Amino acid sequence: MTKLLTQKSRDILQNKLNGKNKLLSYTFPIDFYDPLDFFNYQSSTFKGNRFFWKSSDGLLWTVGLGIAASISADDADKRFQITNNQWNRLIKEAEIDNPSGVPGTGPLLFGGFSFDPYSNNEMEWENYGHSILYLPSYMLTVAENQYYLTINVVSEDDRINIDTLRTEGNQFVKQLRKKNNSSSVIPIKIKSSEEVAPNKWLRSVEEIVHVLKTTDVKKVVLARKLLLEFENNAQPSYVIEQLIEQQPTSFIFALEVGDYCFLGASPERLIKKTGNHVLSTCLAGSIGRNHDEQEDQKLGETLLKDHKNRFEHELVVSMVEDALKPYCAEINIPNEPILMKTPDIQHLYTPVTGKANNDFSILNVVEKLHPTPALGGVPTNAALEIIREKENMDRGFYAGPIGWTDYQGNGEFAVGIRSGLLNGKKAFLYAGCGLVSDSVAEDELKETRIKFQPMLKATGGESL
Ligand SMILES: C=C(O[C@@H]1C=C(C(=O)O)C=C[C@H]1O)C(=O)O
Ligand SMILES: [Mg+2]
Repeated sequence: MTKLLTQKSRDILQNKLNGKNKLLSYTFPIDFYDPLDFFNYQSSTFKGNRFFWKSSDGLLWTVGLGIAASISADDADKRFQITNNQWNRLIKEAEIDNPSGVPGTGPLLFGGFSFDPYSNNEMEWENYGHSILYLPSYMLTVAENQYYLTINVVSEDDRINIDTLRTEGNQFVKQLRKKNNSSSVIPIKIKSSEEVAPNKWLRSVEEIVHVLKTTDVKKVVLARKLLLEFENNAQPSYVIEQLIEQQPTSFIFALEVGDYCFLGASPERLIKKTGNHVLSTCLAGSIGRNHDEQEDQKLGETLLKDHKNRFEHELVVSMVEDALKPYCAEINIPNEPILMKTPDIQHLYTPVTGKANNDFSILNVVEKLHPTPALGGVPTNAALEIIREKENMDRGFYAGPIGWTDYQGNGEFAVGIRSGLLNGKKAFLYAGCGLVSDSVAEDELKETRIKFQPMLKATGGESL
């Protein structure tokens, strides 16, 4: 492996974006390779610089190892534009060899954005800042059951060309095919779990409900966190494996930055763009599941008819419609929500489809959508002020946009919920819920307990 391709320092790579550096990218089909084994490949080399993504429909998996370039905006306020500009500059001059042209192959940026650009980063989120996206050195893409490997290099060394990458690619695949080169996955042993200040949270809910009853503010999403301690160091690959198995209909994502890994199983798409096809998801309003099929159906019917939940949901639909309209030549939104069921919870769900117009750029649209009232509230800014005042924590990337965009402008972002941040023998899990004027504090606490479940189960924790 050439030294250039294993360059790990993020800062140096960040600077690379400013000089005469050029992106070279080569993509070729390979035979079956398990995405999780790929994530684990040579973990001593790549740990800290990896990402994992499985779309909710299971049709697209992308796994990145190493960093050819990373983009993290220093001006939080302009993070979407900065990311977009740097990315466009990089791909404009790039030399790309990708005969397949399949969405999700070739040069691709994967990463996320913090929920609130104005929050002060608490220690655990320092590495992430307010935005961080990777262009990986090596990337596996599984698209509709075809396997592709992409190699990216950003360099000003003009001795490197696509042929160099071809040779590198052949060598890399040979190494991949050797037995026992992905480290074994060790289960997590949980030691303790602690809900952080649940009583204070309940009081905050009551205070916010009072505001919702007496002012024009209609909805505020309030979150809380749970602290886990483990007997051993938690491996992201173990948690990813559990999530894939336990949450088959959700987006599975992981974004590793140094010793930290933000990961989860989100049921909620923010935006997807394939060619000019646009897909968005309105998801808000929740109720539990029941093992008995009839009881479960009754719960679903109760949710569909419930005024409080319908209102929570309606606010999301109308904001998403307003945000997408300027970017879509056509937009289709059903009048009534349907149910989306995951193993632990059921939600009110309105799928949104549309046709992108020429102004549609996925990062710009992410900026316009985030935060939807599913994670922030209505009106957005008033809700954000209340969250800053009452939540008493830094959400970091929880509830922020997480996903990818490729050099052809395709991409998909989910919101980073049902998620947590792993760090050695510790983890922080996050869950929130939409408060409206007729919210009942205890019920909302129970709703967040259900929302902790996917990550708790995946980390070996017990039900709350
Ligand atoms: C905020 C979360 O979930 C959101 C809140 C929901 C609700 O309050 O009904 C439902 C789905 C999500 O949009 C979370 O899971 O942490
Ligand atoms: Mg709710």
